[in-house]
Amino acid sequence: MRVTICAVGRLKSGPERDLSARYIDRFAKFGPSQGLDFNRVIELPESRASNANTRMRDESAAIEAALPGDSLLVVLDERGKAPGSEQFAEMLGNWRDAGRRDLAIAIGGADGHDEALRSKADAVLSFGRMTWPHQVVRILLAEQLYRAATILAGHPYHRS
Ligand SMILES: C[S@@+](CC[C@H](N)C(=O)[O-])C[C@H]1O[C@@H](n2cnc3c(N)ncnc32)[C@H](O)[C@@H]1O
Repeated sequence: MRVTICAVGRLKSGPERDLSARYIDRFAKFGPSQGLDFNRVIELPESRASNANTRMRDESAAIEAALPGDSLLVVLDERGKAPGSEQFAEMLGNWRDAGRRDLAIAIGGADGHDEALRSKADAVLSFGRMTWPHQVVRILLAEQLYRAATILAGHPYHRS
C-alpha cells in the first residue's frame, strides 16, 4: 500500500524539516518489508482568501484534488479519535491486508480542515486534544508511520 502525506503549508529548511525527513527516510526504507511504500509528501499552498471558512474550503478542495484516485483518506485533526501506536499500526495493517492501493494522510493549514473533508474521510485521527503547529504534526506523523512499520514487523524499536 502506498502512503502519501498531503499537507497544507510548506515546511521551510530547518530543524522541523530535518527531523521529519529523518523519520520519512526511515519509514521509506523499513516500510516496504511490511507492504507499506512511502509515496511522497504533497505540499499545498495556503489559501489567501480573507475568510477562514473560505480558506478551509479552498484548502480541503485542493487536498482532495491532489490525492491519488481511490485513496483511503485519513484526516489529522485534534477532534478525531486518538489511537495508540499499536492501534494505528493495526489500522495500517488492516487496510494493507484489504488490498488497498493508496492511503493518503492529510494535515490541514492554520484554520484546519473543512467539515466536508472530515466527514468524507475514512478516519479522523488525533495526536491528542492539544493543537500542534503543522510543522510538529509532520514530525509526529513521520515518526508514527516508522513506528507502525516496526510494530508490524515485531522490531524492538517499539517497546510496549
Ligand atoms: C495549527 S493546526 C490547525 C488548528 C485549527 N484551529 C483547527 O481547528 O483544526 C494545523 C493542522 O495540524 C494538524 N493538527 C494539529 N494538532 C493536531 C492534533 N492534536 N492531532 C492531529 N492533528 C493535529 C491538523 O491537521 C490541523 O489541521
